[in-house]
Amino acid sequence: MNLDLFSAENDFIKLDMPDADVVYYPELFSRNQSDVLFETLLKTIDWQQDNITVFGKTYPQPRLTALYSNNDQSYSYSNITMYPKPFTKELVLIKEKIEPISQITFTTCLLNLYRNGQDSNGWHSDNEKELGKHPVIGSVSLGEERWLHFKNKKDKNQKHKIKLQHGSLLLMKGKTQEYWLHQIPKTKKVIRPRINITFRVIK
Ligand SMILES: O=C(O)CCC(=O)C(=O)O
Ligand SMILES: [Fe+2]
Repeated sequence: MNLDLFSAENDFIKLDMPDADVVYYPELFSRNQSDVLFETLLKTIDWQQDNITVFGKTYPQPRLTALYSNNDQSYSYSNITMYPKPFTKELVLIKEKIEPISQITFTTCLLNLYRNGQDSNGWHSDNEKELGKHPVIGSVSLGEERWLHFKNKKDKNQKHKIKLQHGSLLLMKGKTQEYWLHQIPKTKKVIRPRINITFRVIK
């Protein structure tokens, strides 16, 4: 598969958020490329469901996850430590497609599988110490569209939301993680699964 065909990386939207740098590329991958990537990742990724501990309470994470990398650095959040597997062929293709746009070389990706509308990702920022001070996070979405919400850490009335489309890239850079939280809320609608791949640098 040649991911350079039909690319639309010149079409992007910069979100109007103070103390943040968030850029959305709605059609980074064509419909057909996105369909193939979704089906392949669904089958080939080693999806797992971890228990998380938040405020002393332990429960199964409301989605499946996986960690892949070109090194052996682990990633820890919410009392979970994940150890990576080597990148698959499709993950390398996606990484090579988003790196020139992101202007960074990623080492690692965390994958999320939201099986239905009850799966979610609670308010957080990607500010783990492994990621460094102003991390660049390249977030690719495949499958069902889901809303991503942002909330300012100091002024909780400052909010933004964006619907993440099949085949899109959302780049979060600069002070975004320092000043903003993000979440993927549940929805009562009956919906199909969604895969999200967040590329990161962990050295
Ligand atoms: O599913 C998404 O779009 C967001 C995932 C996310 O925030 C994360 O994995 O840190
Ligand atoms: Fe996140």
